[in-house]
Amino acid sequence: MDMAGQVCIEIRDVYKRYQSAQEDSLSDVSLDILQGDVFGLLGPNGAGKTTLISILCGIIPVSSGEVQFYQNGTPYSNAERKSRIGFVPQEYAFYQELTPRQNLDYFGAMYNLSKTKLRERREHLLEVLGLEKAGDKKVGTFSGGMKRRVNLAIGIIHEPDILFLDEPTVGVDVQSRNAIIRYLQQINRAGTTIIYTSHHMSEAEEFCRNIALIDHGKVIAAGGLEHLKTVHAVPNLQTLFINLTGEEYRD
Ligand SMILES: Nc1ncnc2c1ncn2[C@@H]1O[C@H](COP(=O)(O)OP(=O)(O)OP(=O)(O)O)[C@@H](O)[C@H]1O
Repeated sequence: MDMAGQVCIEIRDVYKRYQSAQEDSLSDVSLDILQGDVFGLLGPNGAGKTTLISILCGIIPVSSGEVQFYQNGTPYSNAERKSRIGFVPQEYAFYQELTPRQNLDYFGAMYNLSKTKLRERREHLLEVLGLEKAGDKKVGTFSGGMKRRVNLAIGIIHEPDILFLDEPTVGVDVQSRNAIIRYLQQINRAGTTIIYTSHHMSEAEEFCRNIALIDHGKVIAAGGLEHLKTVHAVPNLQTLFINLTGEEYRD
């Protein structure tokens, strides 16, 4: 059954202020993310993208507001939320001293996958991400692109329904970038909802159907990418981004 169009994440009036901070990192954020979507969370450095993803993944709490997850219109239980979500963080989330196979076995075991299922997923991911030849070498010796692909494999070892990726293609060459995006498109076609952040506007333009532009912790534009380009009369996402967030540095 086609579930496109059903809301799978409802974000309502979310505020976040870190303990030590003087200002809100997120302010009055409300968004609906659709099941089956590829949703881009975009914005300059320090806009609040990682903060929002961390809240959605249950890593940090909101200061106020609500987040609710749904599968085919039914709210997720807390246990489902943990087991049905995948997260590929910006930082490498693996053991450099272990091989990809050892890393995948370790992280797969945390999701209570059966031995057979884990082996099947592990070998599948090593193959589709071009890592099978390096499967028994220490990850610490890998190139940036290979490490990014290992990071991705770990985040999806349990076949999540909803996948969050924080800059999954940062610092990789064109080959690895293409491989990662192609694979994400493939699992999206198979039903995985994808929420991702990137500073790579042409990649995001090619990949995302809906986006939210965040700046200074606030949503400044949200909706269908094509619709936003038409409404703001811009030829591409990069121009939309610059028009709405300005030219000045954010450091
Ligand atoms: N642990 C923390 N304690 C205090 N302030 C924080 C913390 N983490 C982030 N911030 C602040 O919250 C704001 C949003 O940061 P966040 O990392 O979410 O932005 P981002 O959009 O992901 O940026 P980037 O594109 O650089 O990754 C920034 O002003 C940042 O300094």
